[in-house]
Amino acid sequence: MTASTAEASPPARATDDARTDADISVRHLWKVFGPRAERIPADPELAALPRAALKEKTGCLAAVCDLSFDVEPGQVFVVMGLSGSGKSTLVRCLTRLIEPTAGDLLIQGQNIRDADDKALRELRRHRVAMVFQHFGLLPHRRVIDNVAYGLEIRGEKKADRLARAQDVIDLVGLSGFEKSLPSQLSGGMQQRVGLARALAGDPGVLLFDEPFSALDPLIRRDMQNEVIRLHREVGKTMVFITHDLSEALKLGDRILIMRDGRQVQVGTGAELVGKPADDYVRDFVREVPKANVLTLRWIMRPHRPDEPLDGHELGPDVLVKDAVRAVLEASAPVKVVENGELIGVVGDHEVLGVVAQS
Ligand SMILES: Nc1ncnc2c1ncn2[C@@H]1O[C@H](COP(=O)(O)OP(=O)(O)OP(=O)(O)O)[C@@H](O)[C@H]1O
Repeated sequence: MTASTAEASPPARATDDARTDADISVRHLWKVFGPRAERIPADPELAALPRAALKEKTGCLAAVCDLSFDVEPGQVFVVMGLSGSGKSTLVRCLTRLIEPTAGDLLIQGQNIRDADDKALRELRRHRVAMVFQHFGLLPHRRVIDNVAYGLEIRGEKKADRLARAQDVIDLVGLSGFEKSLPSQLSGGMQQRVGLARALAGDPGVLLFDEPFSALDPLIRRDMQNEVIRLHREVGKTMVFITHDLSEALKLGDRILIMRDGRQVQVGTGAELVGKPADDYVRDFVREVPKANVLTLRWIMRPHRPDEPLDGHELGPDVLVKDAVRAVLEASAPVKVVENGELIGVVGDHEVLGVVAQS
């Protein structure tokens, strides 16, 4: 859940098949709005056109263009981009609330593009839950009934669903508000109800569509911490949509950056900051305090034979900000050790190089 997790997830290659062992596996996914949309992904010349040129030539709008990525079980995968980049369309395509135009899509190994109505209902009721920006609560139902609503639709017995609803209400910190109506709660608390409702059905995957953008900054920070805590406690796979880079870096194990429907880069926070794919990403991450995101793995260098090796030892995934003091106070370079093996060293020069950019 931290941006420091420099785990090496294999990037999706154009020739890859969708993976059955990922929780979500997407290959060459397209959503085109407009007349005869299917011809766009099928025609390499049209498919390669930038969004504006395609619109002018065909009258079609390519909201999602040729996306390929995998979300591993238990991972928090953030989709980030400016308004209009296609984030909401993408997340709705995952459960076919919006029908994709082309591409492969597997959720927990199941081919979603081929799923019939019954399979889609099962998917949406049992396996994938969504948390929306505008909460989507039923105004005349009490908190506990809102939370239990999905279980009611599934046909679960009243006593069972109320017991389960109470458990998740406690989990999200809303104990005591079971009988309140949504209008009696603050925005942050209403979104906790949204979270509880999504968790009630014990889905494997949670999709969040800009859930905190209507909240003021302090409540928003609380809710981000709440998601981090819940993720630690329940360990669900999460796809989180945001247009806020600091939110993406805080929550995302991996982050997909979208622009005009296309994928610009997929990687850990450290990869985006340490190795931006192009000027667009470089611009995005320019203001990020690098020491908070980069780990020692990113700044270590080989040990020189003339250097003493009696300094401190730290792991490669320690954030630079957490190592500054140890490095600057030591007379010898800090050793970066992984699985008992020296993989590099970090001295004042490396650390100060990052801190100076922060
Ligand atoms: N039903 C539709 N018909 C035509 N165009 C659409 C439709 N839905 C979305 N679009 C267009 O697709 C593009 C992507 O929209 P989308 O809402 O997915 O972006 P977004 O990144 O989620 O933006 P925001 O952060 O503002 O919600 C936009 O240009 C939008 O106008």
